[in-house]
Amino acid sequence: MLGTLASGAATDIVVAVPEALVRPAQDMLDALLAGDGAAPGAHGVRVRVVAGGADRIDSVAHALDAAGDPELVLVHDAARCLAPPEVFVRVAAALHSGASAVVPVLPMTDTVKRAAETAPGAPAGTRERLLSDLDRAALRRVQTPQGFAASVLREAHRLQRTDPLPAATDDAQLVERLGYGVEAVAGDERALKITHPIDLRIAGLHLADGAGIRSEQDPS
Ligand SMILES: C[C@](O)(CO)[C@H](O)COP(=O)(O)O
Repeated sequence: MLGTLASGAATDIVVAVPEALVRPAQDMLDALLAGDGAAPGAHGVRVRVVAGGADRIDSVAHALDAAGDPELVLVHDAARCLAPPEVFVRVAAALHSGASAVVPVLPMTDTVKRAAETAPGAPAGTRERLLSDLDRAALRRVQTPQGFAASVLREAHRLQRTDPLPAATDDAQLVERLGYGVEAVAGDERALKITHPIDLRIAGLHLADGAGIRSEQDPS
């Protein structure tokens, strides 16, 4: 949230949370936005909290329903809470230049293989057989915020409602199947998805450096 506000890229923010947290989250965010102690970039920004859905895609759909009639939409993971302002700025700039869908990406640093079946003779679930090597130079790690022309994202979610892509893990996949090109801009290691306990420790190091608030261009 702080990175979003500091970027100046959003004027209207909709946050999807579990239903029981709608009121407390709204109160907390109102306090973040109010008065002299307001977060940097908070001035003039409206933040509304809505109940999320059963899964990520459903929660985005709920937030989109509550978003009024914007021209452009950025979809961000709360788990990528330290995404720095410049990532929001890069995604928004690509949208303003005419892209319909934009995602921030990072290169792969590991070798990646496709796992297809249990290795011969091994009990199920113990050792997998790896079937093919993937060219890591052609692969990207995808982050958020992901940006879309609102009409495109709405069309993608309408189709998802009637003909779900069950394995979809982000909004870009929903848009790709409509035939829209998805463009990439540079992501940032600080926009890590906090998934494992070790990620919290890494996030702590980034936080100590001011991540999520300060950009690299303005380390003051
Ligand atoms: C959208 C995303 O962050 C891109 O990497 C990711 O797919 C979200 O995955 P999650 O399992 O919903 O956290």
